[in-house]
Amino acid sequence: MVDRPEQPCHQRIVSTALDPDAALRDGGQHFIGGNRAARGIGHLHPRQPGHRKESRNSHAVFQLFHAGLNVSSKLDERQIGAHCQKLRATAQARRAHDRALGKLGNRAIGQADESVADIFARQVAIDHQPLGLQRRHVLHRMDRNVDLARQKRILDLAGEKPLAANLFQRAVENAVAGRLDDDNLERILGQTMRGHQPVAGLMGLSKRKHRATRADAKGAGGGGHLFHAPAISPPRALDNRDGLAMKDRQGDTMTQKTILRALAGERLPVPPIWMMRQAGRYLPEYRATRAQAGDFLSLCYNPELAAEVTLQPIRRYGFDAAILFADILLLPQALGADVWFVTGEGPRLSTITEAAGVAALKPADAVHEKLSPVYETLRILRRELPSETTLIGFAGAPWTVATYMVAGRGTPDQAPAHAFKAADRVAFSALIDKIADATVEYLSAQVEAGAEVIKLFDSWAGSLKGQDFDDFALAPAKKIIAALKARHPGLPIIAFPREAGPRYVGFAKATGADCVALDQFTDASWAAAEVQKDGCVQGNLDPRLLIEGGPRLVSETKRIVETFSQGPHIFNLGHGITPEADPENVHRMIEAIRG
Ligand SMILES: O=C(O)CCc1c2[nH]c(c1CC(=O)O)Cc1[nH]c(c(CC(=O)O)c1CCC(=O)O)Cc1[nH]c(c(CC(=O)O)c1CCC(=O)O)Cc1[nH]c(c(CCC(=O)O)c1CC(=O)O)C2
Repeated sequence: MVDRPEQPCHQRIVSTALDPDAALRDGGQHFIGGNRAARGIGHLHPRQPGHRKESRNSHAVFQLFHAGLNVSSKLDERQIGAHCQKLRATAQARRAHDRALGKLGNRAIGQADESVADIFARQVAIDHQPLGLQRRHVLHRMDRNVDLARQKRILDLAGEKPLAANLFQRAVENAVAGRLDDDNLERILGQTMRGHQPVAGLMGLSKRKHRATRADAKGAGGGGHLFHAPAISPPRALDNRDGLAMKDRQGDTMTQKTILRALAGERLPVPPIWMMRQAGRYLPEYRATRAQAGDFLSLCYNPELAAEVTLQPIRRYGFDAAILFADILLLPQALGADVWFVTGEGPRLSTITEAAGVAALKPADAVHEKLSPVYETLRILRRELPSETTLIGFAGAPWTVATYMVAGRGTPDQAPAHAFKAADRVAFSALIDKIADATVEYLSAQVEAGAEVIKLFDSWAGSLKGQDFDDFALAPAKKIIAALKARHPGLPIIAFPREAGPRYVGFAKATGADCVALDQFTDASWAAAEVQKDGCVQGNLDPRLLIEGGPRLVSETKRIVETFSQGPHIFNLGHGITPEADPENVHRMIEAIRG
């Protein structure tokens, strides 16, 4: 049997929530040189045995599906029947999901060993308790422990067959997480289950209940049922979302993804919502996961945990888009720079101040070696995200990335980069070109891994004036966008030339971007007239209002929605949400938008 680790888990979570920065205190500086990070990743992501044998396994799925019905039905009667009545309707929907998955899993193991079924019984019993934020995290961890034990036991018992069960279970999880209705679910699973019993009845979920599952997940503030199965790619036939996205891009299917509709120029009655830095330090669940990872860069390079933190704000708030959890400073590291973070101070990098430093950087297409865990994060997210949630990939724009590579840190006025530019414009241009080429490689691979939209962050564009703005903000953005759209026709791209002021006008047209993100210093009425006339705009709410809260948060939110209501608009902040923001204020902001 498996030990129940509630107590230690609970203690760990509570202490992390109370002391958000504990994780970074021990050690202070976290130097992640190339090899060290790579070793960590290797350790965290063992390959699954037999992962190439999916087709053989699909036959085993059929056999497993028929087996062990007795165990699962007994469990349902014994563990679920007495409790179900007391639960909220939304919680019931979630349990239906769990129950169905439990059945499938039990079928995989029931005949082989009933003691493993007891693990399921405990899992079901655990699930039938009131939900709450802290408890949900604890349960999530317990689920994972139980699942790990279950998976190991299953592997011991039946070799490769359980892998098939796992694949099938993941397919069902995906479908439920995607809140497809029963018809869709049946269609997807029918591809694997042809000739076998209908799945919709087994799942027992109506459209309404799928929606309720979401409400429950939101209320629970976390938890979810992710990563129960190891990170194995599902058979392509089971993943309908790729097909959907392809159709979206080609424009021949009406998409349910509101972000994609807004980016295509549609004016929506309620703007879709997401927030820059929506996965981050203001959320207790983020701080807990970062503590688990050890430090920030280890979190970025751990696909399972990076996907987990990306999903946290989706569960908590039901945003319309998820943005990949990563950082703009991963690219310099992939190009050969040393990058580390100093607690309380921010990023540090080795510096480049002359032509020789530029020449020493790795070739653009060498970046994949270091960045492949980021692509894996996207693949996980594409499987796990609800079907209506758009997945956004991102990178820093060349000028912004260069400011860090030259100065070796964040700077208030980007003076070192300006000095390099003034001293040797040719060498500085070569640096910008190198970053631009590498960015195309990086973002293109992100799209191939599942990103549906790309955002280019030029956070320090505002410090470029005149010809410098043309050469180092506008031209590189245009080059990157053209290259990406050539490789991925129809790919929507959001450009963020932060604090560009009057240079926001015409920026989308000149670069080929589908949307420009507006900082909080841009006047909304002016932008509605001068910028939104060219297409979708995003952003503008001052992130400080999410610290302040109160009536001004509500009135400013409504004012922005109203001001941009005559054209395509995605609601967002003017810059990233800050660590001091109150998570409750995010709910208030969303309520002010959605009503
Ligand atoms: O200029 C500086 O001093 C360095 C700023 C800094 C960067 N990464 C960083 C830090 C330290 C910190 O935020 O405290 C380090 C960094 N990056 C990130 C986090 C998480 C958080 O903010 O709490 C953090 C803090 C790390 C931690 O201690 O846990 C994650 C990040 N960076 C970024 C993004 C993309 C986004 O904004 O949505 C995202 C992912 C957000 C998500 O998945 O929800 C992008 C990023 N990173 C960075 C920049 C440059 C501009 C800026 O934010 O000041 C930008 C672009 C921008 O936001 O405008 C550089």
